[in-house]
Order: sequence, then structure tokens, then C-alpha cells
Amino acid sequence: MLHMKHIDNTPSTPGKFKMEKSAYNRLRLHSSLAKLTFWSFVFLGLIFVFFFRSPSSSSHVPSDLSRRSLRSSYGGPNFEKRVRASAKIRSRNGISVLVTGAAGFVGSHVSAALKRRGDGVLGIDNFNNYYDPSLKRARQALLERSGVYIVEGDINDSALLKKLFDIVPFTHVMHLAAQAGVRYAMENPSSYVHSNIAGLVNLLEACKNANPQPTIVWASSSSVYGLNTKVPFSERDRTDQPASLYAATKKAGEEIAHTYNHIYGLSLTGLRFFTVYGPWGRPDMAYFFFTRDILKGKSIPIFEAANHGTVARDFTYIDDIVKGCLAALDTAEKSTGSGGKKKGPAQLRVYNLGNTSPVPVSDLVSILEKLLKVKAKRLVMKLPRNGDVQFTHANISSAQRELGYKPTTDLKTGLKKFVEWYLGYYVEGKKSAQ
Ligand SMILES: O=C(O)[C@H]1O[C@H](OP(=O)(O)OP(=O)(O)OC[C@H]2O[C@@H](n3ccc(=O)[nH]c3=O)[C@H](O)[C@@H]2O)[C@H](O)[C@@H](O)[C@H]1O
Repeated sequence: MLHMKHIDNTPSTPGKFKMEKSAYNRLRLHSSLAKLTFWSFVFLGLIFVFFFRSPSSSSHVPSDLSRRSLRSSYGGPNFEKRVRASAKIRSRNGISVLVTGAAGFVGSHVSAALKRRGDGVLGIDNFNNYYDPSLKRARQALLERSGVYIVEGDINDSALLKKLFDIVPFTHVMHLAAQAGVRYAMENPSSYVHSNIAGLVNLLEACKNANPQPTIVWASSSSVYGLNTKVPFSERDRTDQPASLYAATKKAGEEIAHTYNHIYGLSLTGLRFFTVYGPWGRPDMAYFFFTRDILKGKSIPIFEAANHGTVARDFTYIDDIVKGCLAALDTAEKSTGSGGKKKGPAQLRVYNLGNTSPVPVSDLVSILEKLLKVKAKRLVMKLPRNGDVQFTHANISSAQRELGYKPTTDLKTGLKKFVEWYLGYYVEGKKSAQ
């Protein structure tokens, strides 16, 4: 009102008042029309957004990945049928397990072993290209033949995880999806945070919300012992001086596991794997690319510590690791919570799964030379400061006592099996090793 009065009584030029007033009225009419048009557009825009947005893009779905996944292959009766069939328990006292990273090295072996003994197994894997994805596809094809379906998706996709738990009341989760490799962390640090931290939290969120809550067994790493010098490494030793971001994310995973156990009553068992090797292994690991490069006649870098110090690893054969994983699943207690609420204290465990006999890297090369019948071109180099530690050695007394874990394969026997597989897969199979 005051505003109007002020305008009405303020002619700019004498004699022009009347005309100015009608011009002002026209102006007001125009501005009202403009406002009306503007708000109509806003309103229509809101209606458009409301009706045409994907139903899966509601607030609990965090990323484009989630939207894409639900729109495309996930969902529908055929998908649910495949998921249910794969997770179906076929033995008395069997368990139903969601295996993350099922197309990976350890994941594919564990999935196959569970399926063989009649457990229900559903895999999930994002098939990323950290190493040759065709090897992951070949593992997938093998599992497919034994009735294990691997859903192609990321553990960061909470809508997908929720959907899987809605379809199957998994009793257990075997969490093996991770960004592995100690040296690659300097090249791509965020992939470690994405998979080993954000992915783990996302998975634990899905597990804690599930009803019933599953029991979780997951892969930690020998690298958490970092720069420790006291050997063999025991679970009671300090783990607060990691030498790589990989190790730091695995250590963080152990603390995150503690939190979810404490707040939500999730039963959690972390397994500290010691340099796992064997058939269908990871091409980024030394024993694997040494084999490839020895056969190609390329030189191989062999690390040594200061003053010609030996670099050694407690190399552990895949079958021994698989037995440890299954024993951890079988001895784990149930989670105590339901639908996000803790009902009582739950089990929280961590075990070393190693071989207990460290072997110098130069000896590993000698074994490969004999098996391949080719002399290696050795290029001895100083251990780079990019994540490697000088040695690892597991004390496995806890796993022995509580899981009945007893490794039986020495490095020579295990590498023989690896080389047989390698030659069959790459040389006879005429595939190119990348
Ligand atoms: O136990 C683990 O938790 C980790 O094990 C594995 O790490 P590592 O034990 O470092 O295996 P890997 O790279 O095969 O090097 C083997 C040896 O070769 C030496 N090495 C390596 C490369 C090279 O060019 N030359 C060399 O001498 C090197 O110094 C080392 O002594 C997994 O990759 C990792 O994901 C994690 O699971």
C-alpha cells in the first residue's frame, strides 16, 4: 500500500501524469502476465520432473550407477528366477552365500567349492579392468556351468544389494570384492577408497538392514602388519604402521568391521590372506607375470632389500585358502541383530591364513625356471618404496585351533599346478597373456 501511494503521487513530468498512470497500469498488467507465465513454467517443470523421473532415483539411490543398473538387467521375473536358482541350498545343513568378487581369483575358487558341497551361491562382480577382464569372464563361464550365477554389479550399488537381499534371505556373505595390489595404489588411490572402504560400508549397510542379518566373512590382508619386524606375524601384533594405501584400507576395513559388530550385532570374521597364488590367479601378481615374462624372454625385476637383504613372502596356495574360507563360514556364529537393530553381542574374529614358511622371491624364480625349462633374465633391483614390505610370515595357531586350518601345499607343488594351468590356458588355449 505505502508503495502504491508513493508511486501515484509522484509524477515525473507535470502534465504527463494521466498518461503515465495508464502506462503504469499496462506495465502492471504485463508484469502480472509475465509472472503468471513464469510460475506456470515452474509448475509444469515440477510436474515433469515428478512424473518422468526414474522410480529408482529416489533418495536412497546414491548414484547414476544405481539407476542404470535397475533399469537395465536387474529385475524382472527372469532375473529373480536366476538369482533364486543359483542361491538355492541343495544339501542338508547347507548355507546360502552371497559371494562378492565372485569372478575374482579367490572368489571364483570359493564359489566353486561352496557349490560343490551343495550350498547356495550367488555371485556379484563388477568385472572392472584392473587386470584382463577376459580372465574374469572365463572364470564366470566355468562357474556358470556349475550353476553359479554372477550378477554384474558394484558393491557400491545399494539398490542392487537391497534387491538381492529382498529376493534371497542369505545366511552368509563371503566378501572378497576389493581393489587388490600394493603397488597400484600409488597410481589409482581412489579405486582403493571406492572398493575397500566405500564398498565395504555399503555392503555392511545392506547386511545390517537385512532380515535376517547374514553372517559375514571377508578378506583382510597380511599387509596390515606393515613395517612390523617381529616374526611370525600374530593377530595380537600391532597393525598401525601400514606401508601402502592398500594396507591402510584393509586396516580401515578391520576397524569398520568392529563398528558394525558393535552397533548392529553383525557377526564378522576377517581373514588376513598371505600372498595367495595358484591356477586362475591374478596377472598383476609377481609369480604370474614372472611366468609370462620368462616365457617371452623378457627380463624380470627381482627386488632385494638394503645390503642385499632377502625379500621373502609366505606364499599360500589357493586350495589352502579356500579351506580356510569355508572353515571360517562354518564356524561363524549368527549375527544377532535384525532390521538394523542389535539384539545382543555378536562374534568378531580375525585370523591369519598363511603357509608359515616364507620363501625368498629369488627362490620362487628358480622354481619357475625349472618348471618352465627356461632360464630367467634376472634384473635385481632395490625394493622400491611404493608399498612393498621386506617379508611376511604368518603365525597360524589361532586359525589352526579355531578353524582347523592346516595348509598342506608347499610352493613347489603349488607352482607346478599353476604352471600346468598357465600353459594349458594361455599356450595351448592360444590366449595372449596381458
Ligand atoms: O598378502 C597380501 O595381503 C598381499 O599379497 C599380494 O601382495 P604381494 O605379497 O606384494 O605380492 P606380489 O605383488 O605378487 O609380490 C610378491 C613378491 O614379489 C616381489 N616383487 C614384486 C614385483 C616385482 O616386479 N618384483 C618383485 O620382486 C615383491 O616384493 C614380493 O616380495 C597381493 O598382490 C596383494 O593384493 C595382497 O593380497
